[in-house]
Amino acid sequence: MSTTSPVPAAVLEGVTRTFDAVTALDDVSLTLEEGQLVGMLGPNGAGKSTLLSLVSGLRRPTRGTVRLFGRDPRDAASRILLGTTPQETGLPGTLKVREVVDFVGAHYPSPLPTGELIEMFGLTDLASRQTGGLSGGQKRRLAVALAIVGRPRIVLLDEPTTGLDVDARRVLWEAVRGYQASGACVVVTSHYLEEIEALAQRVVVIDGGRVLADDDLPTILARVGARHVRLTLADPADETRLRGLDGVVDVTIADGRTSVLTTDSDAVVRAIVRGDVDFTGLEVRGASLEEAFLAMTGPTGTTANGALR
Ligand SMILES: Nc1ncnc2c1ncn2[C@@H]1O[C@H](COP(=O)(O)OP(=O)(O)OP(=O)(O)O)[C@@H](O)[C@H]1O
Repeated sequence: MSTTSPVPAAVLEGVTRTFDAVTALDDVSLTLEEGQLVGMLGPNGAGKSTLLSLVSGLRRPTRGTVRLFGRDPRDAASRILLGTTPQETGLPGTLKVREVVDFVGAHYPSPLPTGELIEMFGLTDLASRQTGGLSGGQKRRLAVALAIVGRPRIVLLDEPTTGLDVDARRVLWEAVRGYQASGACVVVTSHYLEEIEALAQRVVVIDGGRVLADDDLPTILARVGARHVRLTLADPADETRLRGLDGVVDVTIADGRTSVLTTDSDAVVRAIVRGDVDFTGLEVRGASLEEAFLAMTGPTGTTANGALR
């Protein structure tokens, strides 16, 4: 693995981007270094694509600054170090896979060898196929291969595995990891925790145009380990005692069932039992990613020792 470059691959400082009344990004500051595999996680409309479009120079920020290798992302000198694949892919349908890779590679001073690249992405058997005859998943793999053909030092992949089956997704993850191991910065956006878990070393969680969390993968996974503890309370007044527990983010009641969203379900269950709360029908289940986001911003640590008040 190469050492980190003294100039970061990309730097965003106080970046806001609005579209009329919509604030797609809201005062975001972020530094992306070479050698990092960064997962950008967030629900629909979080601002992920907008962030990538600013880094790649497709859009300008409304406020703040974006630098790509220390320069304006619109400068040709910085863009030559960048590889991207858009969410929707347009490939010339009559060209063969090998021809497209050769063609795009020819625009760069030192492209990856075509045979090596199509092998990395599991496309060797399709090298002589016209791209118009590829399946959606095969096109997607080719698009990601094209993003790295020029040996970019930063690669932005917006939802690269959308539409891929499990095997194709693994091939793509493997290829992306292999490329990043050469020392590049790779940024992958996804809605899926599983994808981020498989790929990323650093995770940036974004929602509502803001960075909610930016940390290494184990730390983020611990934070998004939110769960629901569901139960029917014999005395509904016990709900207020549940709210005061350490790690509890939210308590909701529907159809007589109380649902406690918590970052520490074990502690909640222990406290309920120790506190002699009368209940029936206890269930513990994983929270959705959106609930996990809430867990990241919700109040935690308000009560010591997980004791019931
Ligand atoms: N060209 C545009 N015109 C108007 N609004 C836009 C435009 N591009 C993005 N937005 C809005 O900005 C917000 C952020 O969108 P963005 O596409 O960056 O989110 P995202 O996290 O990439 O979502 P997805 O996961 O669905 O791709 C959304 O509210 C979106 O509707």
